[in-house]
Amino acid sequence: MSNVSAATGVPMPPMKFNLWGTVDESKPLGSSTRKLLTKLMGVNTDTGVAAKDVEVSQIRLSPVRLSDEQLAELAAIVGTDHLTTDDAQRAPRARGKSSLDLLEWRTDAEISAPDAVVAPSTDAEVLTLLQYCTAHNIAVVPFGGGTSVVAGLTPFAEDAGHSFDAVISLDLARFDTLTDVDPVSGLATFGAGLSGPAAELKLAEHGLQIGHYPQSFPYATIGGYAVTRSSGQNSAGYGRFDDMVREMTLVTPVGIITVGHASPASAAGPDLRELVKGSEGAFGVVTAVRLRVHPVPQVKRYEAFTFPDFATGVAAVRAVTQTGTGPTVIRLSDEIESSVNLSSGDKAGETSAPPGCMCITMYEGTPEHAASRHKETRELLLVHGATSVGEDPARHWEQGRFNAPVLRDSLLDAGALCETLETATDWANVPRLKKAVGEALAASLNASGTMALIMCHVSHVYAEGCSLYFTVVAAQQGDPVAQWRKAKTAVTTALTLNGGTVTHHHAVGNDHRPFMEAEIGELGVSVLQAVKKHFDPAGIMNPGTLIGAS
Ligand SMILES: Cc1cc2nc3c(=O)[nH]c(=O)nc-3n(C[C@H](O)[C@H](O)[C@H](O)COP(=O)(O)OP(=O)(O)OC[C@H]3O[C@@H](n4cnc5c(N)ncnc54)[C@H](O)[C@@H]3O)c2cc1C
Repeated sequence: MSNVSAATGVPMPPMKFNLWGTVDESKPLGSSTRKLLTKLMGVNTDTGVAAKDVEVSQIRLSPVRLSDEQLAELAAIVGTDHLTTDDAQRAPRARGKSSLDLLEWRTDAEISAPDAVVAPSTDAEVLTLLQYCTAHNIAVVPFGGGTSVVAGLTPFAEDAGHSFDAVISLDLARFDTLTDVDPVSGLATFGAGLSGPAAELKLAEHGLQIGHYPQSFPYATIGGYAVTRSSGQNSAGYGRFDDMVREMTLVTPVGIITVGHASPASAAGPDLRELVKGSEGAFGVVTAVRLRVHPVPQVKRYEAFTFPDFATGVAAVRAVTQTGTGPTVIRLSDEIESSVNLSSGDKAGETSAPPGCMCITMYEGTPEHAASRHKETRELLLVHGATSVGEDPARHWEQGRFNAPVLRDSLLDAGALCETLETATDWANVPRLKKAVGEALAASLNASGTMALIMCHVSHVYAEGCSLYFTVVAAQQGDPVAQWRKAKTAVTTALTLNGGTVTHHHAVGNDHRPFMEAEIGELGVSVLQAVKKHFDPAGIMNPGTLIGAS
């Protein structure tokens, strides 16, 4: 096909294939971080090839397995401008953005890439594509913002003993409209491919906001949030993305279904939305999401506090949550994370942070409502042992909150291992789970020959418990992919044995799939397999992700 490479209607993902973010966003390590790495772990931070300087032409991608005839037939469905086999377009859809993904690009191995990228723009095109792929033994991986950290985008051509002839990446970028804004009810319908910032910009024209700010906000999409059960940093105020979803359109190989209700609540049997939230492309493609939205807040108030230790801070945050005083953001870092000051890329490793455990709070809404919630929250925190350190650290956190991930690329370049993981548990179990995670990570990484810096914060709160988010930095030893896989297996096993979920908001993908039985039981897995079989009889939808085909 003459124009397969020249397709102009396939949007280029904004992030560089082997980095978090763009080359322009990348930042060298600050001198304090370099010193810390060398002092603590013996990492020689002057070595290594910067990933930002590596081009797609220097990487070996798997060859395209689709015939000219198949490519022509697929192009006839979406239009020739909306299909490509160009390496520059296949590479950024070949992996997500976990550290394992980023490390894989740093090896000499051939990278399995989708055989083609298609960018449909209507439900009818998606349905025809899925039916074509079902008939021709081609697997399909939906692609939103490409921010998966659980290998949810890896193009597996085999699952449960069945081999596919090829894998295509189905990009949602052309599902990019905002429709049906209902400011009276506080509802709006979004194309699944809209990024967080694009969706918020469109909604702001109506004086409304979603209020979902995961750290991946600059790139992740509305559809991606829904199918991974994402949770944003303002979840204390606006809830996790799960809570906001009113309806979704799911295109499956056997037809199109809208899940959700025309009414705000319903008792008409089990809620089918729960089957689509967290489905990670294994049942079909979400093309539209109707969400609860709210007016853009008139004011924001900020205050940061410190606690003498993590346990005191956790008790205080629990009191706030269980009393329901209503901060929009509340997060508590442990001693190590507070001292490393991870909240912004350029300040990480500096010791300017006050001693103790840092707690950030923020309040949004009308001036009166934000002020009353702030007052009640701060009084409760002070009673529980907090010391106010003013609003600056909270403002600084908000300004820098999307910056930290770019540091990871520089750390990986420099020979450090850096990854995050997250879980959730009941308040009563927080000390046990935190200890178990720390011990599992330390034991595995120490055995590989490095000390590990393990940082933790309470990132999302519920009346009955909270999410714990861990960041670990160590020295790369031997094969860093194998080194982290081992540590990840050890720590995920520890989660299952110590009352934690294997994921609070990163989802399952391929990485957590082996733990699904521990998470929801054998019967639970077979229920999901039955649903998959119903929607996707040939198992073409995102093989390797969530659950195996039955
Ligand atoms: C640096 C960093 C920080 C992060 N911080 C957070 C955080 O704070 N909170 C949080 O919740 N998550 C976070 N994540 C995880 C990630 O951003 C989420 O999983 C995100 O919700 C995925 O959205 P996406 O649009 O990028 O989807 P993708 O990464 O493109 O896809 C994710 C999965 O969903 C499938 N998929 C995507 N779109 C669709 C669709 N429309 N229909 C069907 N299937 C689809 C894909 O096939 C894949 O399996 C972070 C990730 C990174 C790299």
